[in-house]
Amino acid sequence: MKEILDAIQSQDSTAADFAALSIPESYRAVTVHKDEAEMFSGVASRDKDPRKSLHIEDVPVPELGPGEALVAVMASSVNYNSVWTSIFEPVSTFGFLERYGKLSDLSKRHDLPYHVIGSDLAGVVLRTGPGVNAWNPGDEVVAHCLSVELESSDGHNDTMLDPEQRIWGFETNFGGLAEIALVKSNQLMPKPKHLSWEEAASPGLVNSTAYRQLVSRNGAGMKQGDNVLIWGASGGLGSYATQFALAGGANPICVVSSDQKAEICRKMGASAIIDRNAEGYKFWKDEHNQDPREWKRFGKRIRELTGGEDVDIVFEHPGRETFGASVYVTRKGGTIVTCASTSGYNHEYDNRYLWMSLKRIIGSHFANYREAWEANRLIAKGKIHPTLSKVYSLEDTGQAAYDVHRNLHQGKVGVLALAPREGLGVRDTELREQHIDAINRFRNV
Ligand SMILES: C/C=C/C(=O)SCCNC(=O)CCNC(=O)[C@H](O)C(C)(C)COP(=O)(O)OP(=O)(O)OC[C@H]1O[C@@H](n2cnc3c(N)ncnc32)[C@H](O)[C@@H]1OP(=O)(O)O
Ligand SMILES: NC(=O)C1=CN([C@@H]2O[C@H](COP(=O)(O)OP(=O)(O)OC[C@H]3O[C@@H](n4cnc5c(N)ncnc54)[C@H](OP(=O)(O)O)[C@@H]3O)[C@@H](O)[C@H]2O)C=CC1
Repeated sequence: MKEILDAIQSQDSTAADFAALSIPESYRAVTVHKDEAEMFSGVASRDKDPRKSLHIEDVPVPELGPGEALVAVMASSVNYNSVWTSIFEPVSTFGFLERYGKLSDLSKRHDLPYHVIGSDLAGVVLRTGPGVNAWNPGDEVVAHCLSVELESSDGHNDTMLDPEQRIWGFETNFGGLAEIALVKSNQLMPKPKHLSWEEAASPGLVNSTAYRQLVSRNGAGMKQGDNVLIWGASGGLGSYATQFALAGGANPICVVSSDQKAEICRKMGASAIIDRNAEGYKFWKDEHNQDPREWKRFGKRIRELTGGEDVDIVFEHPGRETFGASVYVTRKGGTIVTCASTSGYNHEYDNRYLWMSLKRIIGSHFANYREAWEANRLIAKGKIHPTLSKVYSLEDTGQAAYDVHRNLHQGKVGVLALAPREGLGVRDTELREQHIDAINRFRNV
């Protein structure tokens, strides 16, 4: 591994040097274990502790197949899907690996008693499998997390619709929270040159998801002037949704839960901000009943901030706790676009406010190949910026996932894999200087 790191850190290494490197037999990885899938039985979700279920251990390097690449991972990031994996909710990910393992001789590799997790990476290509021409050893890359087979025509217009669509490092093995990762080569994209490894690794999953959900015509198709209500506006998804709204000439109404988070949204350029904690919204009176008066109070607050207008789009992901309010406050003909249900997936809303006002609910999930590429391009051009707040070592991934699970973090939380320290890997200092304040906006707040 030292030789690999030396080659990456030397400015003189050529593709031939990388191709000549020997691949180690094993690598350090963050895993969950199949025989521990029941370890939190009877424990409340909130109290399930990722520090107990996430392991760091040596695992064998998987065999490289056609159309695939082995990547030396310099840095990765924590996504909420890794939190779900670590608490074995809503289902254990080993069911995904078993199902994938049944697809082909090659996919059998994924069905193991351990799961190497992680759905983001920035690093360097080490080896490519047969049939890969666009990428070579030594290429500096990031990887998006869409894994598809594309053998069915269902996914040929929109790759997210492939019946064998999976999220790499969640529904497949050999993910990015590790020193080496196995990806399909069409997951690879150029690493933004003005960013360090950990900065480059942090936007991928959430940036692509927010792009499809809010900007793409497959999602809400946001346009100039739209009022966009963004839940968790300084969180993983929300910090990109807020940037897309501002960059696209829309008007974000940012919902957050503290002064500190409100201040971050202001620094991004938003002015309409609701602190849900300070204003004490309680959309559920008890476990079974919502309080429409609270929806109305929330809607009035939005109208105060917009000069009397209702929202064109709600960027939804908290789910059960907020969904009734989200449907209520959307304007006539508006759109609620949802990609998750962090607080519970059995949503309740008053359907009269949907059909009588001709609103639409759209389901959105990650991003297709092209959307992920377009989202990464915006990062590479310095139009959208990473929202990295804190960086952990691979050994401390459990703590990093704990922070995200308990909502103690801001923006994105990074993880160093092979990178010996933060700040390495920047190749375009000029572009970096132009955007340095925006790049550092979330750091250490
Ligand atoms: C990028 C990052 C993203 C995120 O962070 S997202 C958040 C994290 N992700 C999650 O929380 C989602 C986790 N996944 C799940 O909870 C489950 O994964 C799903 C609920 C999504 C699906 O559950 P399942 O049991 O796998 O799916 P079924 O569709 O119920 O399939 C089971 C069997 O039911 C059959 N079936 C499906 N649709 C129908 C139908 N319409 N009529 C009759 N049968 C149906 C199937 O074929 C299959 O059958 P057979 O077991 O024999 O293969
Ligand atoms: N389908 C897909 O493709 C994707 C789905 N997801 C899912 O989206 C969800 C959010 O992910 P991500 O943004 O990365 O997570 P983060 O935890 O980084 O951010 C979510 C933010 O939402 C707010 N929030 C959390 N719970 C509630 C609640 N009950 N009511 C109101 N606001 C709440 C919090 O902000 P605050 O406290 O400031 O209000 C929090 O910071 C997860 O469930 C994740 O699995 C994520 C990416 C892709």
